[in-house]
Amino acid sequence: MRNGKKNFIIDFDSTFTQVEALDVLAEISLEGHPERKDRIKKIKDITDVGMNGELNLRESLDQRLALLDAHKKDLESLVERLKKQVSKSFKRNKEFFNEHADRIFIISNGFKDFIVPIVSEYHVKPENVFANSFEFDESGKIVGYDRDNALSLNNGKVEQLRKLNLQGDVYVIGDGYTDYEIKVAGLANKFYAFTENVERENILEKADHVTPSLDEFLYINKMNTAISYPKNRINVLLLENVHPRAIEQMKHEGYNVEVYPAGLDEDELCEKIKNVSVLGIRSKTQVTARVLESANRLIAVGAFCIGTNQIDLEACLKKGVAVFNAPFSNTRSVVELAIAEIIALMRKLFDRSTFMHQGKWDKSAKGSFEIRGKSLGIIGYGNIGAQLSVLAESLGLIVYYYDVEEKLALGNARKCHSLQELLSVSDIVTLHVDGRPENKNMFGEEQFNIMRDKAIFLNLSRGHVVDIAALKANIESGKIAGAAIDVFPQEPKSNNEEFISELRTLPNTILSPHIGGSTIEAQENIANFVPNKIMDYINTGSTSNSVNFPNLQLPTLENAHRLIHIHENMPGILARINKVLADHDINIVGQYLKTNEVIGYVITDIDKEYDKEVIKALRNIEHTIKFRVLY
Ligand SMILES: NC(=O)C1=CN([C@@H]2O[C@H](COP(=O)(O)OP(=O)(O)OC[C@H]3O[C@@H](n4cnc5c(N)ncnc54)[C@H](O)[C@@H]3O)[C@@H](O)[C@H]2O)C=CC1
Ligand SMILES: O=C(O)C(=O)COP(=O)(O)O
Repeated sequence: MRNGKKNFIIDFDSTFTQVEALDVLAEISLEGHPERKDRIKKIKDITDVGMNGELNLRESLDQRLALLDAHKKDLESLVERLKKQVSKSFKRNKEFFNEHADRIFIISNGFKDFIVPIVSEYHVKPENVFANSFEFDESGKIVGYDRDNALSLNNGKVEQLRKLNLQGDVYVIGDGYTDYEIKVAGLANKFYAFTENVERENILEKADHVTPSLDEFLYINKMNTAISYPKNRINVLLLENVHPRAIEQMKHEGYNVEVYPAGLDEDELCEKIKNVSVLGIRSKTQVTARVLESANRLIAVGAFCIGTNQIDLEACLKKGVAVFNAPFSNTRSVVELAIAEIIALMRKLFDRSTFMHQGKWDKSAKGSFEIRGKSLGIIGYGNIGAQLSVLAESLGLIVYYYDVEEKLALGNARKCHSLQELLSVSDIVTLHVDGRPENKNMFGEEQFNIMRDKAIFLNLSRGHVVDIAALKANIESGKIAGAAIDVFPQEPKSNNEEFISELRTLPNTILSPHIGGSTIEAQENIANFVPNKIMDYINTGSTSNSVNFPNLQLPTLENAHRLIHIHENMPGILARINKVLADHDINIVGQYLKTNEVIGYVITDIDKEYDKEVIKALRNIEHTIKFRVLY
């Protein structure tokens, strides 16, 4: 078989296309048929049994054709539908088909009638397609197939390949048992089980290599021209129970996704992160500089929440790791909880409910108030604070706010020039600052002292912002008439750990397990938002909305290669990049640069093939942190 040339034997159904063509044909030909549903199911079952090698092929074909009741004109619709369902990685790698057209063979137990029109668009030669042919009656009804064709028989692919007598190496790519048989017969060097569309357990075990996409096949055979790196090699680790939609999206993109329901501590994460390219976390997992030291393959971190104080953003920058979050996806959920808690605290609702559960009836108006006309002081007038301001005003509260930055007052909200001013005028004080380290214990004895007597206090921001001992003392003394705390300096890693806090059992104190953003809507919104940002970054280099990288929104890549260079922000790096390109006679079609205090981010689109030396030279530029190429 050896003469150095490579031949590629590719299966059609569920490999070249995402579907089994006869299943799709059934949906078309049985349109309006009274037994449609039943027959389609039967056809699918027969297909599956056959693909697993458990049913004689001819029998499977006969049975399916009888159920199909199909006509020549149905084939036109079938071809149209199949064109849209070519496997994604095949679409991405059209170049491979063009380059190797002489040596690509489609060998299928399906039918040339629909295979040829599909594969010809991918430069596959009609004479290189080996498959069955339908037979029609005078009215055009499909009544059978060419029974002399070996491909209508078991082991037909083997026989066909023998006849072809190919010179050189033979690689078989397919998802079914009949593809594997070629290898068993000694006619192929390697059988690659293709799992982009279906996975058949019994075939996976037998394959020389499992290839989740054509990208992987091309990559391991050093033939990739269309994509830089197979997506199945991008390991994603999603912690803290992120919404299934995120998992689904990232799997759909082709990533290798591992999921863990709880947070991980530093040691565990140091171990786990070694092979991870994308890490997804929520508010609990601490991504420290030490964790990042072990993270040699890390490209991006997704915070599936708003706060990013749990991530060492600067250490990420220095490592060239882009961080993304969901800045608005759970804003409304936090606001609604705050409103509910303000009303509940003003009416001592939780304590009253607890008494009722203990059989105590305590009907009284003592210490209960309407919220109408009371003053609400919002500390931190960002997205959450500002939205709370609007909703609270509509309920009749008088809103005051204080922020360290200049902020536009919404509605009739009144700006306070100092925290002291806000504390002295507010009946209710609520914290919505971010978790920056400087905010540690920003609220303690001194601030409680300034507050009005019998005021209400809420913290839905971060646990470390409030001095818990001071809060406890002020609730016990009665200075604070009620408190709602959603976030704590120490929170359990998972739902299986006990919650330990000095605040337990205090009167009129609502304790909630960090659920400000825990609504179905918020989690779904986050899961739709964050993966897209990460995928966009990986696919195009775009950093829009990144919390640590300079933000660059890039045009889509067309007929060019994109070089992505992340370096320490030093003068002269761009000039050095361009010198390397000029030295190699490479023409730049577009270039984008943005820097921040720590890094420079340069995207260069080039219009011609490059040799490995350029890549090496670009990587070797002093102060380079990370470099990658998109094709
Ligand atoms: N309980 C929960 O489940 C959730 C908690 N959060 C927390 O809420 C925080 C705020 O969220 P957003 O409003 O979306 O963030 P944001 O960044 O839009 O707003 C934070 C605001 O606080 C201000 N600020 C920071 N330190 C301050 C200080 N010491 N005094 C006064 N103002 C200060 C900032 O200037 C900014 O305007 C998040 O950072 C997160 O920690 C967010 C979502 C859910
Ligand atoms: O969005 C945030 O910052 C939150 O605090 C919510 O965190 P979570 O996703 O519930 O761990």
